[in-house]
Amino acid sequence: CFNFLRSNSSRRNLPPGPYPFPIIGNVLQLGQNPHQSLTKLSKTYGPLMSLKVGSQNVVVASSPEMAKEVLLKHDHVLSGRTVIAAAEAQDHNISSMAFLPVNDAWRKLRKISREQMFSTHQLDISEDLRRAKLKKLRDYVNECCVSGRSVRIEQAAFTTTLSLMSSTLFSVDFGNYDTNSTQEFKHAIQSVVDTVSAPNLADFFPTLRMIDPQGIKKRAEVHFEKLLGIFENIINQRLESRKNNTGGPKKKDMLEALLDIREGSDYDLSCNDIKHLLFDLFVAGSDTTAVTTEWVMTELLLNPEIMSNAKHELKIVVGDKAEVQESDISKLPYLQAVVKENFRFHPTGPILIPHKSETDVEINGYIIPKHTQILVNTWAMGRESSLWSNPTSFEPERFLDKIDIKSQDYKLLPFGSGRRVCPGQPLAHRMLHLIVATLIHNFDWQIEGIKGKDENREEKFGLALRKAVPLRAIPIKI
Ligand code: HEM
Repeated sequence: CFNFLRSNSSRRNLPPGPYPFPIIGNVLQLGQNPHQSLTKLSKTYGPLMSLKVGSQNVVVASSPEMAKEVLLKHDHVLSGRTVIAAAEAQDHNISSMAFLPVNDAWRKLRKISREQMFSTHQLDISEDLRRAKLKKLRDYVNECCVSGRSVRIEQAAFTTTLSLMSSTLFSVDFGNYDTNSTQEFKHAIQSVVDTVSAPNLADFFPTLRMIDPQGIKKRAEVHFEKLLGIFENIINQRLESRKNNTGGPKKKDMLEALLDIREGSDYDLSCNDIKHLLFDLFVAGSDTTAVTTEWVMTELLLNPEIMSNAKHELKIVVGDKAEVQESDISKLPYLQAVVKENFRFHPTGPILIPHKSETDVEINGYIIPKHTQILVNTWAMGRESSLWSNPTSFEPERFLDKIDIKSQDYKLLPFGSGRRVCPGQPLAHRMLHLIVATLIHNFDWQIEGIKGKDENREEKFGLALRKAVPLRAIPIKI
């Protein structure tokens, strides 16, 4: 009957959705895992559904057809971003690729990252910077074998990702497994990720923005300042060594490319832009890659036959060498299928990063008003039985024929699509496959603690979708 109350005239022909309570709207229906609650609601209200979270209009697309409407047909007006309160710390939103609206400043950053940072050419020339870092991961797991310690996979993957990213971006290794030397950086990134992920009432009740009732903005100021300060030091040191020619041969990393651009005449790129860009890349890239690695390893450990197939493929392609190279990845279709199946089943960004409508838009006869938050529920799509056979079963084989992740049918969108598609995808692709391949090619693994599939698949919603219970596994040297 609540649905009946929601007449078209009172709600300006919005897509259907649950009745919003005064002031709080549908907040109570979202629960701890909003992607799951939204999936259930979409079974009642359909693939284009509207809700109210506090005073914020929210529209959710939950089918490939609706995702295509949002990310292709109306992408030009649905690619805005709502700036959360935390993102205003240190004026980050003014320079941030992730929070800028689609404007010239955002286009410049996207173009630079596409052409100068994540192009195949740039990634190929920085491959050497990443190679040695995988050896450190092998050494660390070896030590755990010797001492009989289990490995907390997400932590090891996070450290490795930081190490790979910091080497690729500015030739500094910020990933050490046991020492304290890089803890400051790790801690700074983790604190920013946690602050940005924390649900903030002030984001849904604008009147609370000034009050900051949970103190999230205040904490964000501290953590953002710390991390931006680390990047500022790195940039200043590099500028100094470029000026005095004290840095040895020209570096092959991305900071060097960015500083070349800054000195050239093609773009207007300041050190402040570079600092905020590095910030976004680390915050968006490190946790996502680590969490995805943990899910992939979980599924491999829960499915011994799939683990055995993946190891067999590595044995054939890599042989007895310990080192898996980036050029091997294209020869590992089964491992790639495992990663894709993982993205279907455990999408790292289950509702992408929320988009915002810049004008009123009509979709399927419904009106989406200006400044509505738009979510694409990729989690719902990955588990939809009309799209996938046995959707709750982990079956990489379904991806063996179709290798392309950017499928035109919008069924699998782990990195989004359209203007806001993840710019770091080419680096993420290399890092993910390299870390998982290194872990399973060199070691056998035994899951520690809970062993059941259901418990191991429990989720915790955040900036990236984590495992509710972290995966610990005991390595055995092959
Ligand atoms: C497994 C790893 C990763 C996954 C699953 C992932 C996924 C995503 C998704 C779903 C989005 C939002 C797309 C949208 O709003 O429609 C996104 C945005 C973004 N990602 Fe990634 N990402 C990953 C790794 C990375 C890496 C390694 C980097 C950088 C080195 C990166 C940088 C970014 C940035 C800067 C944005 C915001 C772009 C914008 O708003 O214009 N990501 N990513």
